[in-house]
Amino acid sequence: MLAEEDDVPSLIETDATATAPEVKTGIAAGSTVPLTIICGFLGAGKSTLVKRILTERHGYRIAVIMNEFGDTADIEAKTINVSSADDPTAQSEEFLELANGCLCCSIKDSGAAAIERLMQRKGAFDHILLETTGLADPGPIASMFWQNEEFAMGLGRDIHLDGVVCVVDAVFGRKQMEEDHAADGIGESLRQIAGSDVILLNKVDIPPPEEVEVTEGMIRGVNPAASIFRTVRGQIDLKLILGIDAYAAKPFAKLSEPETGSHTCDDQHCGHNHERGLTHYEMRGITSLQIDCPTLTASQLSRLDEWIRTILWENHLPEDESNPNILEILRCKGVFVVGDGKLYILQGVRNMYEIAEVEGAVDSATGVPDAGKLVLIGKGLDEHVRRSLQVLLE
Ligand SMILES: Nc1nc2c(ncn2[C@@H]2O[C@H](COP(=O)(O)OP(=O)(O)OP(=O)(O)O)[C@@H](O)[C@H]2O)c(=O)[nH]1
Repeated sequence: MLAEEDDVPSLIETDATATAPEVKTGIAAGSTVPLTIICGFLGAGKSTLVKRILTERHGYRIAVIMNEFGDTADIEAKTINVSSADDPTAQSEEFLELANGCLCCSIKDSGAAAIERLMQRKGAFDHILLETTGLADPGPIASMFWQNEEFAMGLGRDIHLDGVVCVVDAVFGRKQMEEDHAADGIGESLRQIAGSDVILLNKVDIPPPEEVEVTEGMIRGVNPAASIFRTVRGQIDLKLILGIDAYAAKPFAKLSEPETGSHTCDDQHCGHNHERGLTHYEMRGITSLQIDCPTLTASQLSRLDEWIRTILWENHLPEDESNPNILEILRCKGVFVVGDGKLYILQGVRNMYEIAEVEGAVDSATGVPDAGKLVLIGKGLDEHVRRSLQVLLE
């Protein structure tokens, strides 16, 4: 949660008239290098995924930043010495250059310094992967690389945030989610799922398919906006996790439709609204809410923008000032249709967000919906929140 003394972050002006970036399917050449954050529970399979990426002959030059080489130490590699007498901080990093052209960097302190050093080798790689520790909350890490002034003036000239990938253990993931707890209500494993754009449900070779189904249903409940793929030992087409441009103003492939019909779930943990499908979910302090939005007028979009700003920056509903800090939004995502078919995309990570127009995107072939949808993931997201937005848009 934002500390009360935190300044309201300054947003970068979005040029709503800018041409929408092309929808990319895989790593593509661009002026800035994409950065992907890999998070996931302890032992879920992050290193296995990274090791696969570092050893496979995929043709991409990928730089991987990790806290320690760990399992990848046995990879055939030559060490690059980057230490410099002028810069003692360089001593804390080690680089390995791998046979397939990938570059591996071990860091012991802040990721930003290592990335700056990597950028001195700009042009030497196509993508940066940042592997976090098993207990890391990806939200603050992602917000270091997105929509803040410091980033835009510095590293943002060279890199852009491509997406957050979370590896979830198909064997223990369900238990980890059910037992997750933290002083402020939302534990790390749920924060990881909430803050991700792609979720790999890994080790699906071990549990029976029904269990995998239940775990996947829980993940979808917590984060209805993420793509979920089942994997064994991190085997996945890299195009599905790298070069996804999750933070660009482009139409999403889809926001998951509410589940309808019967499914097995444990009522103790289930917050599904079975009557109307899975549009509200609650588990161990984390809530997610999907709200359908009608086609909006320009003034409704502006009111919606203000409403979002209030809940993200002031942590309460606009009409509920007497109840500060009742909401905590970890992630929000939305697609809004305005007037005669203009499409706007909302992306938010913690208290930073942008609403940007996608030009020429309202095209049924790209799967753009007739009406809009807002997905909020965080704390305190109950039916009052849905009602507040509905009243605003009436
Ligand atoms: N059966 C099976 N085992 C797997 C799979 N993926 C990873 N493992 C094994 O699970 C163990 C943990 O995998 P890691 O890749 O080290 O997990 P991690 O998330 O990096 O772990 P930490 O760094 O401790 O957080 C290792 O013994 C892997 O070989 C899988 O899909 N199926």
